[in-house]
Amino acid sequence: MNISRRKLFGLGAAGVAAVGAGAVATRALVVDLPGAAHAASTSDPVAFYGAHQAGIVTPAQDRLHFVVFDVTTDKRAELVELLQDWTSAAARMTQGKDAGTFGAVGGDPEAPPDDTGEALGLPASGLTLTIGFGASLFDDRFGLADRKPAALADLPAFRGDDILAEISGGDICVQACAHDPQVAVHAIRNLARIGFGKVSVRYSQLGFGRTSSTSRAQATPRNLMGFKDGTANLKLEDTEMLRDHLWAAAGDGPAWMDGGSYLVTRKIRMHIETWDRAPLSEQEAIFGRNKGAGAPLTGAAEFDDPDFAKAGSDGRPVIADNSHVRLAHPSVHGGARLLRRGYNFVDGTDGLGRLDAGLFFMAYQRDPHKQFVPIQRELAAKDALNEYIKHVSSGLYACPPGVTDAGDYWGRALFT
Ligand SMILES: C=CC1=C(C)c2cc3[nH]c(cc4nc(cc5[nH]c(cc1n2)c(C)c5CCC(=O)O)C(CCC(=O)O)=C4C)c(C)c3C=C
Ligand SMILES: [Fe+2]
Repeated sequence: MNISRRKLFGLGAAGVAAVGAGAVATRALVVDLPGAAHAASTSDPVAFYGAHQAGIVTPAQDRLHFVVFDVTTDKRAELVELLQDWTSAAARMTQGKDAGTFGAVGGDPEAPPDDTGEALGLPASGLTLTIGFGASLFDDRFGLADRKPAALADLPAFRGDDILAEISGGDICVQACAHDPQVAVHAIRNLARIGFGKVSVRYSQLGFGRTSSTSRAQATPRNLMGFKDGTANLKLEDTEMLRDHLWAAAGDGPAWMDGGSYLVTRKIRMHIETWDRAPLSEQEAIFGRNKGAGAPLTGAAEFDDPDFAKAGSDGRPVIADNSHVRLAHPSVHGGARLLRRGYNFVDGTDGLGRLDAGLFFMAYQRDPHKQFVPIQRELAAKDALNEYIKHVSSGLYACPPGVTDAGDYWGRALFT
């Protein structure tokens, strides 16, 4: 059924009835609204086709459903067919259409629908779907061993890690971001449905309240510790820095990754109740920024540069040596930067009366071993924030370049 959910929405009850009664005639009236690279409103679609995958520099949407699949078929042809099927469903859903061509209500009543239906009537909501391949996909099952990028080498164990294998790693990840949680969940659910018999869900994570801006047009949001998060992030307007720090380039690794990027995920549990009993001055010293404006402790406004050399009247640095922003700053890591794109999470309570909450940290980069690893090593060793957090899951995925047109599919260059 070639009808966008947004059009269906706009038709109202009478229009919906007409679609049901005479779908073929009505379909002819529907004009596709191609997605813009960056949607103008929170209901609009974001373009699916392009040189890079959407969902990386796309201004961060408010909601996340992140899923990791393990491939259960051992047949390469079935995996390729799945990637093709997923790509066409993703191209449709990101434009506000049903996952399949018949849709939730347009198919054979005796067959399961090719869309699950919970997004009927909802607009595209800025949905982006971004795929990544984990190191385990490059074992001996699919003949991909010689195509594995060196950048997918395992992340080292970091001091203080408490990583759970069952919510880490995995063969294929898909990041669904949207302004409506139902749209993000619908997209992942339909990919899982399409993958039945070929993949199984290893784990998935819901997120809300983006914790980063990825565009200067966006206000900086706050994380669950109450601090502005994403101030000093890489932003889509920083074209030259994106070239240097975000996109894999020719010669970096296998050619199939040119124009792609590497995603590191870390589920970071916060000891929220302990944090809430820490004095404001201690909270601010931990980050090296004030809680109100998000300004560095040496400045007045959010985007002022921190002055790490400045000492207070006691002769000690105003921004402490063990503060988060000092330890993560590019000046400490040979200029290394990340495009952070994380989300808050609350997975209920933990049975001990504590919120099971924190940050689902996600960061894209050109080479995780030159960017995430040295930064995290420094943070794990010295960050004052460590008293209040614990890393419980970890993932590293190679996100290929974008799908260029309807004849292309996710990861085509990897398999051809
Ligand atoms: C290894 C990378 C990082 C992890 C893990 C990480 C965890 C983490 N961060 C916050 C909150 C803030 N982080 C801020 C800045 C910041 N963080 C990282 C990297 C990691 N953070 C970088 C590279 C930076 C930018 C440093 C700079 O250039 O100044 C900030 C300050 C505001 C901002 O610039 O975003 C906050 C706040 C939490 C709560 C957390 C784990 C739970
Ligand atoms: Fe941080």
